[in-house]
Amino acid sequence: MIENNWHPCSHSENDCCRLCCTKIENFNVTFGNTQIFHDVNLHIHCGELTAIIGPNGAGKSTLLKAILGEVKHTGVLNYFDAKGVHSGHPLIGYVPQYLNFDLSTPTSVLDLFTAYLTNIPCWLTSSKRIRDQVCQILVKVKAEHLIDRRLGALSGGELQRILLALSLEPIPDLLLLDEPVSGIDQNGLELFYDIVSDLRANHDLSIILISHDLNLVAKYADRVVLLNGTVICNGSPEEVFNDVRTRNVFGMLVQHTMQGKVQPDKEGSSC
Ligand SMILES: Nc1ncnc2c1ncn2[C@@H]1O[C@H](COP(=O)(O)OP(=O)(O)OP(=O)(O)O)[C@@H](O)[C@H]1O
Repeated sequence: MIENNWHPCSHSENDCCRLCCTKIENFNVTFGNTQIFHDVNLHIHCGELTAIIGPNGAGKSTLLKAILGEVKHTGVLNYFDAKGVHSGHPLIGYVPQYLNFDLSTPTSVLDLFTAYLTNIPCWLTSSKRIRDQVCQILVKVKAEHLIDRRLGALSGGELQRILLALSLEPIPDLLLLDEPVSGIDQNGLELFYDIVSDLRANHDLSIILISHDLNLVAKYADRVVLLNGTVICNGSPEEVFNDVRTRNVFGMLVQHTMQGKVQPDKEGSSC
């Protein structure tokens, strides 16, 4: 169990770092005089889904933006490839929490991908080759039936899957997913988690997912990080949800989440 510091890849028998990994070292973000988070150290393993949980305003989205380099921060992001040779910065895919666009835009899903994949203005082309290519991409996120849908007519869950598909072209080393706080129904959420889970199994990429649904985190995540101004605790879902500090933040929610799995309170025992 790790307390706001990481352990190096040990390559032991039980090491869950399979081919490559990403290390976030001493990340700090301050806006004006306000420190958003400090001393964040995380070791993200490939082939694993790491869920970040925490209360509103804990700094979760800001951490993803810092990893992306979108907000000013201190600290270092290191990516290590399969051979353990330092290979610099990872290729990052990102699905944001919100996307602001004109809901009345006539732009379709196919237009969006055509603009992304080619240099040809999307209103000039209706190539079967591109359509087939986009269809194949959309199959990965169970959204091939949405190819001609206007972006503004997509539901929250559908838009999230389209953005996920975009973030997978090409398959990144590190996938950052910032789950919307609202606007996606339970079925949509479960479908999204199923797809992300398959990605983890079929591609050797590391996934960091900000989640507000503790039940889905308990079901799908390999590791959980409780963030609240810094890493409060970090470990398996059971370890983190059994920690009294997680219960202090989420209260009864955690008890419902881990019903049947929760052990008696052990302060600081697991995180
Ligand atoms: N550009 C900014 N300038 C100043 N303060 C900011 C900026 N962006 C975020 N903040 C503040 O940083 C804090 C952390 O915000 P952040 O969005 O990272 O939280 P979060 O944990 O993702 O919250 P939520 O669960 O509500 O999405 C908040 O208090 C927010 O108001």
